[in-house]
Amino acid sequence: MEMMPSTMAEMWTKMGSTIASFMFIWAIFRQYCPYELRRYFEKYTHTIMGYFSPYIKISIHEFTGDRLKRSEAYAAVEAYLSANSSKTARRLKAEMGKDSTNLVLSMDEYEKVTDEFRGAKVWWVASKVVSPSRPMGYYPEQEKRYYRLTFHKRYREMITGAYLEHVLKEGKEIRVRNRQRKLYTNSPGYKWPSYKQTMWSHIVFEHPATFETMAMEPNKKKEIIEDLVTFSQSKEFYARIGKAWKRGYLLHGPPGTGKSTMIAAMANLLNYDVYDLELTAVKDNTELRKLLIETTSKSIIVIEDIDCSLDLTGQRKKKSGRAMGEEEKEKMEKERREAKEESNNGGSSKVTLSGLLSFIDGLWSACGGERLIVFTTNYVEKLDPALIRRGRMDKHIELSYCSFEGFKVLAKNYLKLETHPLFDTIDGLMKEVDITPADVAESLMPKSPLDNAEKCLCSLIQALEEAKAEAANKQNEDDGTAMEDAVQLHENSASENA
Ligand SMILES: Nc1ncnc2c1ncn2[C@@H]1O[C@H](COP(=O)(O)OP(=O)(O)OP(=O)(O)O)[C@@H](O)[C@H]1O
Ligand SMILES: [Mg+2]
Repeated sequence: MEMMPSTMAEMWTKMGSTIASFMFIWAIFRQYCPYELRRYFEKYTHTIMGYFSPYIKISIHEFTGDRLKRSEAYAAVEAYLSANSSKTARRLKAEMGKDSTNLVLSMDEYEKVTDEFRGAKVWWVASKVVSPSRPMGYYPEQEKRYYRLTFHKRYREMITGAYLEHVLKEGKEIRVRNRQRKLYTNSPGYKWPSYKQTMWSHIVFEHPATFETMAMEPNKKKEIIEDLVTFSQSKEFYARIGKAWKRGYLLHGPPGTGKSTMIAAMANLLNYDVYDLELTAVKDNTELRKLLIETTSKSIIVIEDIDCSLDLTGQRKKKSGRAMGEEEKEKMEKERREAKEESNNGGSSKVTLSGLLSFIDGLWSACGGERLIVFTTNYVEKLDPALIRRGRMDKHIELSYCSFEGFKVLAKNYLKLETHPLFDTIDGLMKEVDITPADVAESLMPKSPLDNAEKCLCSLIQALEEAKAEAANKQNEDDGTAMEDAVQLHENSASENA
């Protein structure tokens, strides 16, 4: 029997008002129902629906467990979906891509996209759970983001096996391709709030240094490059011998000889991120462990001026030039001792050498992934032998004063000169006096738009001659002091004899 139009209209109105009332009640429930009760209700709704639904759901959360580390699976899915969803998703979010030249589109929150794999259709949703703020409003709401994959149960085996493997593999490859490398720091003085998900702050890493532009012996340079490249290609080797895929470098040498520049060149060569770990800003070993666990694979962890940091006094020792006098050295040594005592007596920083060593040895073995750890120091002789023994620091690299070969690299970079009549004079002077690559670079830098290459070379010659005169003066002074001491000694022994 056909339904009367008025009856049908009535039915539609009834249905509409029922749905509206239900939605209204649901909205009120969500708004005013306590969070725990709501979660409880949702849990059972999902369980009941699970019995009837032919679909399977898999969630991939951004942070798992104790929220120490961002899930690599989440990051890979994010990359995979960014690459595959931007053509189909309706709501996208845009972020600056690699080298800040393009925008990378990815699916926005609560957006749903479909994907197909060997004839099976799957759905992905980007979602989040918001946990309520804690009492007294100390901590803001925490958002836990996740991706949910939905598919029909008849594809269970294929999706949980081959499809997820395909997503992770492709996602990881995309991440490596699109990687915008970062320079991370644990800034001193910055108190990270406990709700913040990471203790590192970062900027885009755009240091231009390369091994090509570095002034050093060509053979040494080649050896270091080969060592680094071999390391980065040795995943299977490290797995086979049962060692963590990590390598320690100790860069030592006077200030201005290119230690920090070499770290940037290493990062550029291998395409790694850089974590600049400021030990003096780390409160204790627990915080150190958290920081190190958070570091990602394909990264260089740098601890600069380890001799200063490891006193862990909370303040760095002042940097000194190569002409530092004995008196100054002694003063510094005294300050160091005092600060160390203070720190032993309950000073603010409680990071210990043994803590650091145990992390280096043990931690990365558990973390996996390729990591370099680089220590730098101006005073290698002052380091605790336990810290630099082979195995911990696999390679010791000495960066020293500029050689003539090094100067030629700088002349080519700075002045585009391969040869010049003044080169011989410079070669002669460089054999007589020590000059750091930083000082050579400074002299070769044009100081005004009118400065030509010859002017810059003359400025370097002048700097070398000044350094030579200074060294000669110092030598005379030292000879004079030695003579005075000898005379004094002689007089003393003469008076004793008398
Ligand atoms: N070997 C080098 N090749 C090319 N440039 C160099 C080299 N050494 C130093 N420089 C130049 O000198 C500047 C200072 O060098 P860098 O900061 O790398 O020295 P450092 O050894 O880290 O010194 P410090 O011990 O004071 O930290 C750099 O910006 C770079 O331009
Ligand atoms: Mg440095």
